[in-house]
Amino acid sequence: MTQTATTDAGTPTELEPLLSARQVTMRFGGLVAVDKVDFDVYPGEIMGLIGPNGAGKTTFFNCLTGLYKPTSGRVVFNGALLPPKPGRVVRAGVARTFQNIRLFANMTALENVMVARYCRTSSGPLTSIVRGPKYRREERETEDRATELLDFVGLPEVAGNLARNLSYGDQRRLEIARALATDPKLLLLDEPTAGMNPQETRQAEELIFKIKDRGLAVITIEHDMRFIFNLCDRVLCLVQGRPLVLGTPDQVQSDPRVIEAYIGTGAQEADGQVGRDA
Ligand SMILES: Nc1ncnc2c1ncn2[C@@H]1O[C@H](COP(=O)(O)OP(=O)(O)OP(=O)(O)O)[C@@H](O)[C@H]1O
Repeated sequence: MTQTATTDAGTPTELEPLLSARQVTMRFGGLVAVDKVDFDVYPGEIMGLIGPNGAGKTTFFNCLTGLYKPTSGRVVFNGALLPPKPGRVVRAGVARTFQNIRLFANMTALENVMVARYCRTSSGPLTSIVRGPKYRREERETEDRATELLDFVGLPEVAGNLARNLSYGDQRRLEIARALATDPKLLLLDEPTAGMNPQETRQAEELIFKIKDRGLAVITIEHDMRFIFNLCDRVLCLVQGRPLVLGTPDQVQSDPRVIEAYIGTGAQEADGQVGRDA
């Protein structure tokens, strides 16, 4: 299997990339989980990241969000090197959700979103203790913004419900609202439809299109190939940490190397399968 060929098909070349990864490599001891990956994402673009289990998708995400410092290579976001700490990456304008939902289970939906918003408020510990006019104004603004975001993701009815009592699909949408509360330019979604039924998956797809319409760039990891190929402007397929194919959904889903990587069989035999159930 050839594992190096990539193309720049579908790249919006008239724009500067919002994020550029160059030769990003992440090793764990002797294991090379991500191997010299080059990757650009443009403003307003939805990028898909696919690959079989263990291909390095989440590790690559972690390199783009400051959770891991790549062993080598570099990531430039919005014209500057990505800061080495997750909190600073968030303030720079990159937000993410996780494969395993990470909400504050015993806080309400509204509180979960408000907590994320505090990275954009200026009240320090003293103002919070004194609770003066500035603090009260910021609290009101934070609550208004959180309410608006719950509305945006389709959860206006559950603002006062504890996160742990929400349905699985609603918890995933709440995670997206929480990520949006940090005012990102780039949103990374790690398996946003995992565990969702087909109707919830369609709603998630619509929500991501709405996010794109607000001008954000989105990178999403997903195993549901129908979702990926419907949604994304471009798709990168990783295999064993290496970029295998980068291109438009049409190019990627018909590429025999992608079919082979997923199915592990001859391309003729597996033709068409990637689009259904990889
Ligand atoms: N913290 C870690 N320490 C050691 N090895 C790791 C670590 N994280 C990931 N790996 C290994 O790196 C490789 C890539 O894992 P990663 O989770 O990034 O793949 P993935 O494509 O996201 O897989 P999946 O689709 O199953 O979530 C795997 O072999 C995994 O076992």
